[in-house]
Amino acid sequence: MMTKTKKFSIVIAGGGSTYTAGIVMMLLENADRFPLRALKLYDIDEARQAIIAKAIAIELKEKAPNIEFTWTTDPQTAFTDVDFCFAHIRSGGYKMREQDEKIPLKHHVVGQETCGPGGIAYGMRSIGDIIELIDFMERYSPDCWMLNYSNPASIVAEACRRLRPNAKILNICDMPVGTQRRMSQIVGLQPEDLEVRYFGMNHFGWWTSVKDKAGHEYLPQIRDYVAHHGYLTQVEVDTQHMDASWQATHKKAQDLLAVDPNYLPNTYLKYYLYPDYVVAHSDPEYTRANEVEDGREKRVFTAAQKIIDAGTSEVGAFPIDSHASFIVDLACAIAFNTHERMLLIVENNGAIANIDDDIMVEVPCIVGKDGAEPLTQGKIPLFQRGMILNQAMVEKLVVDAWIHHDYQELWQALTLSKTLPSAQVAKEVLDDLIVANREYWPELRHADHEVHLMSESMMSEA
Ligand SMILES: NC(=O)c1ccc[n+]([C@@H]2O[C@H](COP(=O)([O-])OP(=O)(O)OC[C@H]3O[C@@H](n4cnc5c(N)ncnc54)[C@H](O)[C@@H]3O)[C@@H](O)[C@H]2O)c1
Ligand SMILES: O=P(O)(O)OC[C@H]1O[C@H](O[C@H]2[C@H](O)[C@@H](O)[C@@H](O)O[C@@H]2CO)[C@H](O)[C@@H](O)[C@@H]1O
Ligand SMILES: [Mn+2]
Repeated sequence: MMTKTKKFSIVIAGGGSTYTAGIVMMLLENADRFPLRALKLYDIDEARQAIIAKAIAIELKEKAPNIEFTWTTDPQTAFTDVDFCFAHIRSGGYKMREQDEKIPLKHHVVGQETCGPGGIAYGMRSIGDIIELIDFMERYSPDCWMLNYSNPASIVAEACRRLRPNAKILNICDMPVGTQRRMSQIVGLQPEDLEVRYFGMNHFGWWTSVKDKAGHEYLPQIRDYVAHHGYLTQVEVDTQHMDASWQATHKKAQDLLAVDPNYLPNTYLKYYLYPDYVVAHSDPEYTRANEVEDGREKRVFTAAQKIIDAGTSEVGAFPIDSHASFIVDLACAIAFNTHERMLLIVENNGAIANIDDDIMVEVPCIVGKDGAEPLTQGKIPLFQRGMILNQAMVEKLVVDAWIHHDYQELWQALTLSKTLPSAQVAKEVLDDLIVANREYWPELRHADHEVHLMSESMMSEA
Protein backbone atom coordinates (compact mmCIF):
# COMPACT_ATOMS: atom_id res chain seq x y z
CA MET A 1 0.00 0.00 0.00
CA MET A 2 1.23 3.48 -0.78
CA THR A 3 1.60 6.30 1.73
CA LYS A 4 -0.75 9.27 1.56
CA THR A 5 2.19 11.53 0.73
CA LYS A 6 3.10 9.67 -2.43
CA LYS A 7 2.68 11.54 -5.72
CA PHE A 8 1.68 9.54 -8.75
CA SER A 9 2.84 9.27 -12.33
CA ILE A 10 0.12 8.44 -14.82
CA VAL A 11 -0.19 7.90 -18.54
CA ILE A 12 -3.46 8.48 -20.40
CA ALA A 13 -3.63 6.11 -23.36
CA GLY A 14 -5.78 7.70 -26.03
CA GLY A 15 -4.34 11.16 -25.27
CA GLY A 16 -6.26 12.65 -28.20
CA SER A 17 -9.62 11.54 -26.80
CA THR A 18 -12.52 13.96 -26.49
CA TYR A 19 -12.46 13.09 -22.77
CA THR A 20 -8.76 13.72 -22.03
CA ALA A 21 -8.91 17.46 -21.31
CA GLY A 22 -11.94 17.12 -18.99
CA ILE A 23 -10.25 14.24 -17.15
CA VAL A 24 -7.03 16.22 -16.68
CA MET A 25 -9.07 19.09 -15.25
CA MET A 26 -10.82 16.60 -12.98
CA LEU A 27 -7.42 15.30 -11.85
CA LEU A 28 -6.38 18.82 -10.89
CA GLU A 29 -9.61 19.20 -8.92
CA ASN A 30 -8.82 15.98 -7.07
CA ALA A 31 -5.13 16.74 -6.48
CA ASP A 32 -5.53 16.81 -2.71
CA ARG A 33 -6.50 13.13 -2.56
CA PHE A 34 -4.64 11.95 -5.70
CA PRO A 35 -1.55 14.16 -6.18
CA LEU A 36 0.41 13.90 -9.43
CA ARG A 37 4.13 14.22 -10.02
CA ALA A 38 4.00 13.35 -13.73
CA LEU A 39 1.34 13.13 -16.41
CA LYS A 40 1.90 11.70 -19.88
CA LEU A 41 -0.39 11.41 -22.87
CA TYR A 42 0.06 8.54 -25.30
CA ASP A 43 -1.68 8.14 -28.65
CA ILE A 44 -1.01 6.65 -32.07
CA ASP A 45 -2.39 9.76 -33.79
CA GLU A 46 0.33 12.34 -33.30
CA ALA A 47 -1.53 15.27 -34.86
CA ARG A 48 -4.82 14.67 -33.01
CA GLN A 49 -3.09 14.25 -29.66
CA ALA A 50 -0.87 17.32 -30.19
CA ILE A 51 -3.85 19.70 -30.27
CA ILE A 52 -5.20 18.44 -26.95
CA ALA A 53 -1.71 18.16 -25.42
CA LYS A 54 -0.51 21.66 -26.36
CA ALA A 55 -3.64 23.20 -24.84
CA ILE A 56 -3.30 21.09 -21.68
CA ALA A 57 0.37 22.11 -21.43
CA ILE A 58 -0.72 25.75 -21.32
CA GLU A 59 -3.38 25.04 -18.67
CA LEU A 60 -0.97 23.04 -16.52
CA LYS A 61 1.74 25.68 -16.75
CA GLU A 62 -0.78 28.17 -15.38
CA LYS A 63 -2.45 25.95 -12.79
CA ALA A 64 -0.08 23.15 -11.78
CA PRO A 65 3.46 23.91 -12.94
CA ASN A 66 4.90 21.24 -10.63
CA ILE A 67 3.39 18.40 -12.64
CA GLU A 68 5.86 17.17 -15.23
CA PHE A 69 3.77 17.00 -18.41
CA THR A 70 4.74 15.29 -21.68
CA TRP A 71 3.06 13.68 -24.65
CA THR A 72 4.33 11.04 -27.02
CA THR A 73 3.58 8.38 -29.59
CA ASP A 74 6.49 6.24 -28.38
CA PRO A 75 5.32 3.36 -26.13
CA GLN A 76 8.58 3.11 -24.18
CA THR A 77 8.54 6.81 -23.29
CA ALA A 78 4.85 6.62 -22.44
CA PHE A 79 4.91 3.54 -20.27
CA THR A 80 8.20 3.96 -18.41
CA ASP A 81 7.92 5.00 -14.74
CA VAL A 82 4.13 5.08 -14.46
CA ASP A 83 1.90 3.98 -11.56
CA PHE A 84 -1.39 4.04 -13.45
CA CYS A 85 -2.49 3.90 -17.05
CA PHE A 86 -5.91 5.38 -17.69
CA ALA A 87 -6.93 3.79 -20.98
CA HIS A 88 -9.60 5.30 -23.21
CA ILE A 89 -8.61 4.49 -26.76
CA ARG A 90 -11.04 4.24 -29.68
CA SER A 91 -9.69 1.69 -32.13
CA GLY A 92 -10.49 2.90 -35.64
CA GLY A 93 -11.65 6.33 -34.44
CA TYR A 94 -14.95 8.05 -35.26
CA LYS A 95 -14.57 7.08 -38.92
CA MET A 96 -15.08 3.42 -37.93
CA ARG A 97 -17.71 4.16 -35.24
CA GLU A 98 -19.75 5.65 -38.06
CA GLN A 99 -19.39 2.41 -40.05
CA ASP A 100 -20.33 0.32 -36.98
CA GLU A 101 -23.55 2.31 -36.74
CA LYS A 102 -24.42 2.76 -40.41
CA ILE A 103 -23.66 -0.70 -41.85
CA PRO A 104 -26.13 -2.59 -39.63
CA LEU A 105 -28.76 0.13 -40.13
CA LYS A 106 -28.48 -0.40 -43.90
CA HIS A 107 -29.74 -3.93 -43.15
CA HIS A 108 -32.46 -2.59 -40.78
CA VAL A 109 -30.53 -3.84 -37.75
CA VAL A 110 -29.47 -1.90 -34.59
CA GLY A 111 -26.41 0.25 -35.37
CA GLN A 112 -24.72 1.12 -32.06
CA GLU A 113 -21.25 1.73 -30.66
CA THR A 114 -21.09 -1.16 -28.16
CA CYS A 115 -24.29 -3.19 -28.67
CA GLY A 116 -25.18 -5.62 -31.47
CA PRO A 117 -23.11 -5.95 -34.66
CA GLY A 118 -21.54 -2.47 -34.25
CA GLY A 119 -20.22 -3.44 -30.81
CA ILE A 120 -18.95 -6.74 -32.17
CA ALA A 121 -17.13 -4.94 -35.00
CA TYR A 122 -15.61 -2.47 -32.52
CA GLY A 123 -14.61 -5.40 -30.27
CA MET A 124 -12.78 -7.09 -33.14
CA ARG A 125 -10.77 -3.86 -33.59
CA SER A 126 -10.14 -3.17 -29.89
CA ILE A 127 -8.90 -6.56 -28.64
CA GLY A 128 -5.45 -6.39 -30.25
CA ASP A 129 -4.93 -2.74 -29.32
CA ILE A 130 -5.75 -3.26 -25.62
CA ILE A 131 -3.58 -6.37 -25.42
CA GLU A 132 -0.75 -4.31 -26.93
CA LEU A 133 -1.23 -1.59 -24.27
CA ILE A 134 -1.12 -4.24 -21.52
CA ASP A 135 2.11 -5.61 -22.96
CA PHE A 136 3.70 -2.15 -23.10
CA MET A 137 2.66 -1.55 -19.48
CA GLU A 138 4.04 -4.89 -18.28
CA ARG A 139 7.30 -4.40 -20.18
CA TYR A 140 8.08 -0.85 -19.04
CA SER A 141 6.26 -0.52 -15.66
CA PRO A 142 5.44 -3.98 -14.31
CA ASP A 143 3.82 -2.61 -11.11
CA CYS A 144 1.50 -0.29 -13.01
CA TRP A 145 -2.30 -0.77 -12.95
CA MET A 146 -4.41 -0.15 -16.02
CA LEU A 147 -7.83 1.37 -15.40
CA ASN A 148 -9.55 0.67 -18.67
CA TYR A 149 -12.73 2.26 -19.91
CA SER A 150 -12.05 1.75 -23.61
CA ASN A 151 -15.03 0.16 -25.30
CA PRO A 152 -16.58 -2.22 -25.95
CA ALA A 153 -15.66 -2.88 -22.32
CA SER A 154 -17.42 -6.24 -22.07
CA ILE A 155 -15.71 -7.82 -25.08
CA VAL A 156 -12.39 -6.22 -24.10
CA ALA A 157 -12.73 -7.66 -20.58
CA GLU A 158 -13.47 -11.15 -21.91
CA ALA A 159 -10.46 -10.91 -24.24
CA CYS A 160 -8.20 -9.86 -21.34
CA ARG A 161 -9.52 -12.74 -19.22
CA ARG A 162 -8.60 -15.16 -22.00
CA LEU A 163 -5.36 -13.64 -23.28
CA ARG A 164 -3.79 -11.84 -20.29
CA PRO A 165 -5.45 -13.47 -17.23
CA ASN A 166 -2.87 -12.16 -14.75
CA ALA A 167 -2.68 -8.59 -16.03
CA LYS A 168 -3.19 -5.75 -13.58
CA ILE A 169 -6.17 -4.34 -15.41
CA LEU A 170 -9.54 -3.26 -14.05
CA ASN A 171 -12.36 -2.62 -16.51
CA ILE A 172 -14.90 0.00 -15.53
CA CYS A 173 -17.85 1.81 -17.13
CA ASP A 174 -19.41 5.17 -16.31
CA MET A 175 -22.96 4.12 -17.12
CA PRO A 176 -23.88 2.78 -13.64
CA VAL A 177 -22.21 5.86 -12.12
CA GLY A 178 -24.28 8.18 -14.31
CA THR A 179 -27.54 6.32 -13.70
CA GLN A 180 -26.90 6.18 -9.95
CA ARG A 181 -26.52 9.96 -10.04
CA ARG A 182 -29.95 10.19 -11.69
CA MET A 183 -31.39 7.86 -9.05
CA SER A 184 -29.98 10.08 -6.30
CA GLN A 185 -31.73 13.08 -7.87
CA ILE A 186 -35.00 11.15 -8.04
CA VAL A 187 -34.91 10.49 -4.28
CA GLY A 188 -33.32 13.83 -3.30
CA LEU A 189 -29.95 12.52 -2.12
CA GLN A 190 -26.33 12.67 -3.27
CA PRO A 191 -24.88 9.76 -5.33
CA GLU A 192 -22.41 8.95 -2.55
CA ASP A 193 -25.34 8.50 -0.13
CA LEU A 194 -26.50 5.44 -2.10
CA GLU A 195 -25.28 1.86 -1.96
CA VAL A 196 -26.50 -0.44 -4.71
CA ARG A 197 -26.79 -4.09 -5.58
CA TYR A 198 -26.53 -4.80 -9.30
CA PHE A 199 -25.96 -7.80 -11.54
CA GLY A 200 -25.35 -8.30 -15.24
CA MET A 201 -22.68 -7.63 -17.80
CA ASN A 202 -21.36 -4.30 -19.06
CA HIS A 203 -24.13 -2.18 -20.62
CA PHE A 204 -26.43 -5.12 -19.80
CA GLY A 205 -27.64 -5.29 -16.20
CA TRP A 206 -30.21 -4.62 -13.48
CA TRP A 207 -30.24 -2.90 -10.06
CA THR A 208 -31.86 -5.03 -7.38
CA SER A 209 -31.42 -2.63 -4.47
CA VAL A 210 -30.71 1.09 -3.94
CA LYS A 211 -30.31 1.90 -0.24
CA ASP A 212 -29.04 4.82 1.77
CA LYS A 213 -26.31 4.28 4.35
CA ALA A 214 -28.94 3.78 7.08
CA GLY A 215 -30.38 0.87 5.10
CA HIS A 216 -33.57 2.47 3.77
CA GLU A 217 -34.58 0.84 0.47
CA TYR A 218 -35.44 3.30 -2.35
CA LEU A 219 -36.06 0.75 -5.10
CA PRO A 220 -39.89 1.00 -4.98
CA GLN A 221 -39.80 4.82 -5.09
CA ILE A 222 -37.34 4.89 -8.00
CA ARG A 223 -39.33 2.19 -9.79
CA ASP A 224 -42.49 4.33 -9.59
CA TYR A 225 -40.60 7.27 -11.03
CA VAL A 226 -38.96 5.26 -13.82
CA ALA A 227 -42.31 3.69 -14.76
CA HIS A 228 -43.52 7.20 -15.68
CA HIS A 229 -40.40 9.10 -16.75
CA GLY A 230 -37.62 6.60 -17.31
CA TYR A 231 -34.41 8.03 -15.82
CA LEU A 232 -35.17 11.51 -17.19
CA THR A 233 -34.55 14.04 -14.44
CA GLN A 234 -35.11 17.78 -14.44
CA VAL A 235 -31.56 18.74 -13.48
CA GLU A 236 -28.96 19.29 -16.17
CA VAL A 237 -26.45 16.82 -14.79
CA ASP A 238 -23.83 17.18 -17.51
CA THR A 239 -23.63 18.37 -21.05
CA GLN A 240 -23.40 14.91 -22.65
CA HIS A 241 -26.70 13.96 -21.10
CA MET A 242 -28.55 16.80 -22.73
CA ASP A 243 -28.24 15.56 -26.32
CA ALA A 244 -31.71 14.55 -27.51
CA SER A 245 -30.61 11.00 -28.36
CA TRP A 246 -29.39 10.44 -24.77
CA GLN A 247 -32.60 11.92 -23.37
CA ALA A 248 -34.56 9.43 -25.49
CA THR A 249 -32.41 6.59 -24.13
CA HIS A 250 -33.07 7.62 -20.52
CA LYS A 251 -36.82 7.95 -21.21
CA LYS A 252 -37.03 4.54 -22.88
CA ALA A 253 -36.03 2.91 -19.57
CA GLN A 254 -39.73 3.03 -18.65
CA ASP A 255 -40.45 0.43 -21.34
CA LEU A 256 -37.50 -1.68 -20.18
CA LEU A 257 -38.90 -1.67 -16.65
CA ALA A 258 -42.28 -2.83 -17.98
CA VAL A 259 -40.70 -6.12 -19.14
CA ASP A 260 -39.65 -6.90 -15.57
CA PRO A 261 -41.03 -4.41 -13.04
CA ASN A 262 -38.99 -5.93 -10.19
CA TYR A 263 -35.58 -4.50 -11.07
CA LEU A 264 -34.22 -1.23 -12.41
CA PRO A 265 -32.76 -1.75 -15.89
CA ASN A 266 -29.57 -0.46 -17.51
CA THR A 267 -30.60 1.90 -20.32
CA TYR A 268 -28.65 0.04 -23.02
CA LEU A 269 -30.96 -2.97 -22.64
CA LYS A 270 -33.16 -1.08 -25.11
CA TYR A 271 -30.93 -2.33 -27.93
CA TYR A 272 -31.74 -5.95 -27.01
CA LEU A 273 -35.37 -5.65 -25.85
CA TYR A 274 -36.64 -3.11 -28.41
CA PRO A 275 -34.32 -3.44 -31.44
CA ASP A 276 -37.18 -2.80 -33.90
CA TYR A 277 -38.06 0.44 -32.09
CA VAL A 278 -34.40 1.51 -32.10
CA VAL A 279 -34.05 0.91 -35.84
CA ALA A 280 -37.31 2.74 -36.58
CA HIS A 281 -36.03 5.75 -34.59
CA SER A 282 -32.53 5.81 -36.12
CA ASP A 283 -31.47 7.95 -39.05
CA PRO A 284 -29.23 5.74 -41.20
CA GLU A 285 -27.65 8.85 -42.74
CA TYR A 286 -26.88 10.64 -39.43
CA THR A 287 -25.99 8.52 -36.41
CA ARG A 288 -24.52 9.14 -32.94
CA ALA A 289 -20.98 9.23 -34.41
CA ASN A 290 -22.05 12.23 -36.53
CA GLU A 291 -23.74 13.84 -33.51
CA VAL A 292 -20.55 13.53 -31.46
CA GLU A 293 -18.36 14.79 -34.33
CA ASP A 294 -20.60 17.83 -34.69
CA GLY A 295 -20.97 18.22 -30.91
CA ARG A 296 -18.49 17.04 -28.28
CA GLU A 297 -15.53 16.55 -30.63
CA LYS A 298 -15.96 19.95 -32.28
CA ARG A 299 -16.40 21.68 -28.90
CA VAL A 300 -13.30 20.11 -27.37
CA PHE A 301 -10.97 20.65 -30.33
CA THR A 302 -12.21 24.21 -30.92
CA ALA A 303 -11.62 25.03 -27.25
CA ALA A 304 -8.12 23.52 -27.42
CA GLN A 305 -7.20 25.48 -30.55
CA LYS A 306 -8.46 28.69 -28.93
CA ILE A 307 -6.17 28.17 -25.93
CA ILE A 308 -3.23 27.36 -28.20
CA ASP A 309 -3.82 30.45 -30.37
CA ALA A 310 -4.13 32.72 -27.34
CA GLY A 311 -1.26 31.07 -25.44
CA THR A 312 -3.38 31.15 -22.29
CA SER A 313 -6.37 29.31 -20.87
CA GLU A 314 -7.85 32.63 -19.79
CA VAL A 315 -9.76 32.65 -23.09
CA GLY A 316 -11.78 29.67 -21.83
CA ALA A 317 -10.48 26.89 -19.64
CA PHE A 318 -11.56 23.31 -20.36
CA PRO A 319 -14.62 22.30 -18.33
CA ILE A 320 -13.94 19.89 -15.45
CA ASP A 321 -15.36 16.42 -16.12
CA SER A 322 -16.42 15.86 -12.49
CA HIS A 323 -18.43 12.85 -13.66
CA ALA A 324 -15.09 11.12 -14.36
CA SER A 325 -14.00 11.33 -10.71
CA PHE A 326 -14.96 7.64 -10.39
CA ILE A 327 -11.62 6.94 -12.10
CA VAL A 328 -9.80 8.71 -9.26
CA ASP A 329 -11.94 6.79 -6.75
CA LEU A 330 -10.73 3.59 -8.38
CA ALA A 331 -7.08 4.70 -8.47
CA CYS A 332 -7.25 5.75 -4.79
CA ALA A 333 -8.87 2.45 -3.82
CA ILE A 334 -5.86 0.62 -5.29
CA ALA A 335 -3.20 3.09 -4.16
CA PHE A 336 -4.46 3.51 -0.59
CA ASN A 337 -6.23 0.17 -0.10
CA THR A 338 -9.49 1.98 0.71
CA HIS A 339 -11.77 -1.04 0.16
CA GLU A 340 -14.20 1.21 -1.66
CA ARG A 341 -17.34 -0.42 -3.07
CA MET A 342 -17.58 0.07 -6.84
CA LEU A 343 -19.22 -1.59 -9.83
CA LEU A 344 -16.57 -3.27 -11.97
CA ILE A 345 -16.39 -5.82 -14.79
CA VAL A 346 -14.85 -8.96 -13.29
CA GLU A 347 -14.80 -12.73 -13.73
CA ASN A 348 -17.99 -14.12 -12.20
CA ASN A 349 -16.59 -16.97 -10.10
CA GLY A 350 -19.85 -17.37 -8.20
CA ALA A 351 -20.75 -13.71 -7.74
CA ILE A 352 -23.94 -14.46 -9.68
CA ALA A 353 -24.67 -17.92 -8.33
CA ASN A 354 -26.53 -19.45 -11.27
CA ILE A 355 -24.39 -18.47 -14.25
CA ASP A 356 -21.01 -19.81 -15.36
CA ASP A 357 -17.88 -18.90 -13.40
CA ASP A 358 -16.01 -17.77 -16.51
CA ILE A 359 -18.40 -15.02 -17.62
CA MET A 360 -17.22 -11.42 -17.24
CA VAL A 361 -19.95 -9.84 -15.13
CA GLU A 362 -20.57 -6.33 -13.84
CA VAL A 363 -21.23 -6.43 -10.09
CA PRO A 364 -20.36 -4.42 -6.98
CA CYS A 365 -16.81 -5.12 -5.84
CA ILE A 366 -14.62 -4.16 -2.92
CA VAL A 367 -11.45 -2.57 -4.31
CA GLY A 368 -8.11 -2.54 -2.57
CA LYS A 369 -4.41 -2.78 -3.31
CA ASP A 370 -4.71 -6.26 -4.84
CA GLY A 371 -7.58 -5.32 -7.13
CA ALA A 372 -11.29 -6.14 -7.03
CA GLU A 373 -13.18 -8.67 -4.91
CA PRO A 374 -16.69 -9.24 -6.26
CA LEU A 375 -19.62 -9.27 -3.86
CA THR A 376 -22.07 -12.15 -4.26
CA GLN A 377 -25.43 -11.20 -5.76
CA GLY A 378 -27.12 -14.59 -5.30
CA LYS A 379 -29.28 -16.38 -7.85
CA ILE A 380 -30.95 -14.39 -10.60
CA PRO A 381 -34.33 -15.03 -12.24
CA LEU A 382 -34.83 -17.03 -15.43
CA PHE A 383 -35.45 -14.06 -17.73
CA GLN A 384 -32.25 -12.20 -16.82
CA ARG A 385 -30.29 -15.45 -16.69
CA GLY A 386 -31.40 -16.28 -20.22
CA MET A 387 -30.50 -12.82 -21.49
CA ILE A 388 -27.07 -12.84 -19.79
CA LEU A 389 -26.15 -16.34 -20.94
CA ASN A 390 -27.12 -15.46 -24.50
CA GLN A 391 -25.10 -12.23 -24.54
CA ALA A 392 -22.13 -13.83 -22.77
CA MET A 393 -21.92 -16.56 -25.41
CA VAL A 394 -22.10 -13.93 -28.17
CA GLU A 395 -19.10 -12.15 -26.65
CA LYS A 396 -17.16 -15.37 -26.06
CA LEU A 397 -17.68 -16.29 -29.72
CA VAL A 398 -16.33 -12.89 -30.76
CA VAL A 399 -13.17 -13.42 -28.74
CA ASP A 400 -12.86 -16.98 -30.09
CA ALA A 401 -13.23 -15.64 -33.63
CA TRP A 402 -10.52 -13.02 -33.00
CA ILE A 403 -8.14 -15.61 -31.52
CA HIS A 404 -8.79 -18.28 -34.18
CA HIS A 405 -9.33 -15.84 -37.08
CA ASP A 406 -12.51 -17.80 -37.66
CA TYR A 407 -15.32 -16.53 -39.90
CA GLN A 408 -17.73 -19.24 -38.72
CA GLU A 409 -17.43 -18.26 -35.06
CA LEU A 410 -18.00 -14.61 -35.85
CA TRP A 411 -21.04 -15.43 -37.98
CA GLN A 412 -22.36 -17.52 -35.05
CA ALA A 413 -21.76 -14.59 -32.69
CA LEU A 414 -23.86 -12.26 -34.83
CA THR A 415 -26.51 -14.94 -35.38
CA LEU A 416 -26.84 -15.49 -31.63
CA SER A 417 -27.17 -11.78 -30.84
CA LYS A 418 -30.70 -10.76 -29.91
CA THR A 419 -30.25 -7.70 -32.13
CA LEU A 420 -30.25 -9.76 -35.36
CA PRO A 421 -33.30 -11.49 -36.82
CA SER A 422 -31.69 -14.43 -38.69
CA ALA A 423 -28.47 -16.16 -39.69
CA GLN A 424 -28.99 -14.83 -43.22
CA VAL A 425 -29.15 -11.17 -42.14
CA ALA A 426 -26.25 -11.80 -39.72
CA LYS A 427 -24.16 -13.05 -42.67
CA GLU A 428 -25.03 -10.08 -44.85
CA VAL A 429 -24.15 -7.60 -42.09
CA LEU A 430 -20.96 -9.50 -41.27
CA ASP A 431 -19.78 -9.56 -44.88
CA ASP A 432 -20.19 -5.78 -45.13
CA LEU A 433 -18.41 -5.29 -41.79
CA ILE A 434 -15.49 -7.42 -42.97
CA VAL A 435 -14.98 -5.19 -46.01
CA ALA A 436 -15.15 -2.01 -43.90
CA ASN A 437 -12.77 -3.40 -41.24
CA ARG A 438 -10.14 -4.88 -43.57
CA GLU A 439 -7.46 -2.59 -42.10
CA TYR A 440 -8.29 -3.52 -38.49
CA TRP A 441 -9.55 -7.10 -38.07
CA PRO A 442 -7.46 -10.22 -38.39
CA GLU A 443 -8.13 -11.85 -41.76
CA LEU A 444 -10.88 -14.39 -41.11
CA ARG A 445 -10.53 -17.94 -42.41
CA HIS A 446 -13.61 -19.71 -43.70
CA ALA A 447 -14.52 -23.13 -42.34
CA ASP A 448 -14.01 -26.30 -44.34
CA HIS A 449 -15.43 -25.84 -47.86
CA GLU A 450 -17.74 -28.88 -47.75
CA VAL A 451 -19.25 -27.94 -44.42
CA HIS A 452 -19.75 -24.42 -45.74
CA LEU A 453 -21.54 -25.66 -48.91
CA MET A 454 -23.71 -27.93 -46.79
CA SER A 455 -24.81 -25.06 -44.60
CA GLU A 456 -25.64 -22.96 -47.68
CA SER A 457 -27.77 -25.74 -49.17
CA MET A 458 -29.51 -26.22 -45.81
CA MET A 459 -30.35 -22.54 -45.80
CA SER A 460 -31.73 -22.52 -49.35
CA GLU A 461 -33.95 -25.56 -48.52
CA ALA A 462 -35.34 -23.63 -45.58
N1 LIG B 1 -16.50 2.73 -20.30
C1 LIG B 1 -17.11 3.91 -20.29
O1 LIG B 1 -17.95 4.11 -19.48
C2 LIG B 1 -16.76 4.97 -21.30
C3 LIG B 1 -17.30 6.25 -21.21
C4 LIG B 1 -16.97 7.17 -22.18
C5 LIG B 1 -16.11 6.81 -23.21
N2 LIG B 1 -15.62 5.54 -23.26
C6 LIG B 1 -14.68 5.10 -24.29
O2 LIG B 1 -13.52 5.94 -24.27
C7 LIG B 1 -12.89 5.86 -25.52
C8 LIG B 1 -12.59 7.24 -26.08
O3 LIG B 1 -13.76 7.85 -26.55
P1 LIG B 1 -13.73 9.21 -27.39
O4 LIG B 1 -15.10 9.46 -27.81
O5 LIG B 1 -13.04 10.25 -26.63
O6 LIG B 1 -12.85 8.77 -28.66
P2 LIG B 1 -11.74 9.58 -29.46
O7 LIG B 1 -11.66 8.95 -30.80
O8 LIG B 1 -11.97 11.03 -29.35
O9 LIG B 1 -10.39 9.28 -28.64
C9 LIG B 1 -9.73 8.08 -28.65
C10 LIG B 1 -8.24 8.29 -28.92
O10 LIG B 1 -7.63 7.00 -28.89
C11 LIG B 1 -6.59 7.01 -29.87
N3 LIG B 1 -6.23 5.64 -30.18
C12 LIG B 1 -6.86 4.76 -31.01
N4 LIG B 1 -6.21 3.59 -31.02
C13 LIG B 1 -5.16 3.72 -30.17
C14 LIG B 1 -4.11 2.84 -29.77
N5 LIG B 1 -4.04 1.61 -30.23
N6 LIG B 1 -3.21 3.29 -28.87
C15 LIG B 1 -3.28 4.57 -28.40
N7 LIG B 1 -4.24 5.44 -28.76
C16 LIG B 1 -5.16 5.02 -29.64
C17 LIG B 1 -7.18 7.80 -31.02
O11 LIG B 1 -6.18 8.26 -31.90
C18 LIG B 1 -7.93 8.91 -30.28
O12 LIG B 1 -7.14 10.05 -30.14
C19 LIG B 1 -13.82 5.03 -26.40
O13 LIG B 1 -13.41 3.69 -26.37
C20 LIG B 1 -15.15 5.19 -25.72
O14 LIG B 1 -16.05 4.16 -26.09
C21 LIG B 1 -15.93 4.64 -22.31
O1 LIG C 1 -22.37 8.49 -27.57
P1 LIG C 1 -21.32 9.03 -26.66
O2 LIG C 1 -19.94 8.94 -27.26
O3 LIG C 1 -21.64 10.38 -26.10
O4 LIG C 1 -21.34 8.10 -25.39
C1 LIG C 1 -21.08 6.76 -25.44
C2 LIG C 1 -20.79 6.32 -24.04
O5 LIG C 1 -22.00 6.20 -23.37
C3 LIG C 1 -21.97 5.79 -22.03
O6 LIG C 1 -21.47 6.81 -21.23
C4 LIG C 1 -22.41 7.84 -20.89
C5 LIG C 1 -22.86 7.64 -19.50
O7 LIG C 1 -23.60 6.44 -19.38
C6 LIG C 1 -23.75 8.77 -19.08
O8 LIG C 1 -24.01 8.64 -17.70
C7 LIG C 1 -23.10 10.11 -19.35
O9 LIG C 1 -22.11 10.47 -18.48
O10 LIG C 1 -22.63 10.22 -20.65
C8 LIG C 1 -21.76 9.16 -21.07
C9 LIG C 1 -21.50 9.45 -22.53
O11 LIG C 1 -20.54 10.42 -22.70
C10 LIG C 1 -21.20 4.51 -21.90
O12 LIG C 1 -21.05 4.13 -20.58
C11 LIG C 1 -19.90 4.56 -22.58
O13 LIG C 1 -19.30 3.30 -22.49
C12 LIG C 1 -20.06 5.01 -24.01
O14 LIG C 1 -18.79 5.20 -24.58
MN1 LIG D 1 -19.78 2.21 -20.71
